[in-house]
Amino acid sequence: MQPACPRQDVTVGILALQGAFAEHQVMFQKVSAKRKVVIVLVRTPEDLDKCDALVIPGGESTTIALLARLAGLLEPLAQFLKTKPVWGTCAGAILLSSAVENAKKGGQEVLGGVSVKIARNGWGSQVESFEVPLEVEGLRESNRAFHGIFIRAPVVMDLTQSLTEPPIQVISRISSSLLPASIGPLDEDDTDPRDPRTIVALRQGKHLLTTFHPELTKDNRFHEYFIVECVLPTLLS
Ligand SMILES: NC(=O)CC[C@H](N)C(=O)O
Repeated sequence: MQPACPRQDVTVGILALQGAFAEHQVMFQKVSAKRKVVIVLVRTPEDLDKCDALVIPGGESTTIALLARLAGLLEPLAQFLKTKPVWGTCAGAILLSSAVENAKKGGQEVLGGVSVKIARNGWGSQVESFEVPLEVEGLRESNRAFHGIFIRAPVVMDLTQSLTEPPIQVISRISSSLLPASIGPLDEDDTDPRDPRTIVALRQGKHLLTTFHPELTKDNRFHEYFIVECVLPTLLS
């Protein structure tokens, strides 16, 4: 009998219905990990079947959800995230959450992979988009700030995890003193560092959620983090 051949690569899908999927693809091409990263642009359930992990990009969460429904992907996506790692960025973070505030009329479909309640456009409209340096726990060279780009970004309103779920691990908070004048401070005395609205990156088990856009920078440390910290450990477990 032939000995089992160890797998040499890891297949990461990027949901490619709308939004910044091409930018994620470019970033993954520059990641160096122990395994080769193969990218699949996911538009059908058959594409999703090939993947070990998935990224849901930024864009417009209602449009992505609608196109996913039309493509017959909503149910396969909900099944996928029960066993495989998913990273949601911005609109993708909304889709990955379990509840949404400020949803569009008619409601908002979510996949419920991460136990947070999130508010769409929680920092304001397009003109209130902003960029700030972020400290992120666990990134390579973590003492070098990561450039956080927030475009009509969602805001974490509440952590809703139950005792039976993997714990939520906050890996980055925005310092409210850095928020643009049009937005900050978060509260009158601006003192509660545990205010959930300061959370901009978190993990729950194998899943990763960022409310900003790492794929719009030239810094691929978040893409590397997803592969090394979320995808490879899940594949090897
Ligand atoms: N940059 C983004 O992904 C914006 C997200 C958008 N506000 C939404 O609700 O989907």
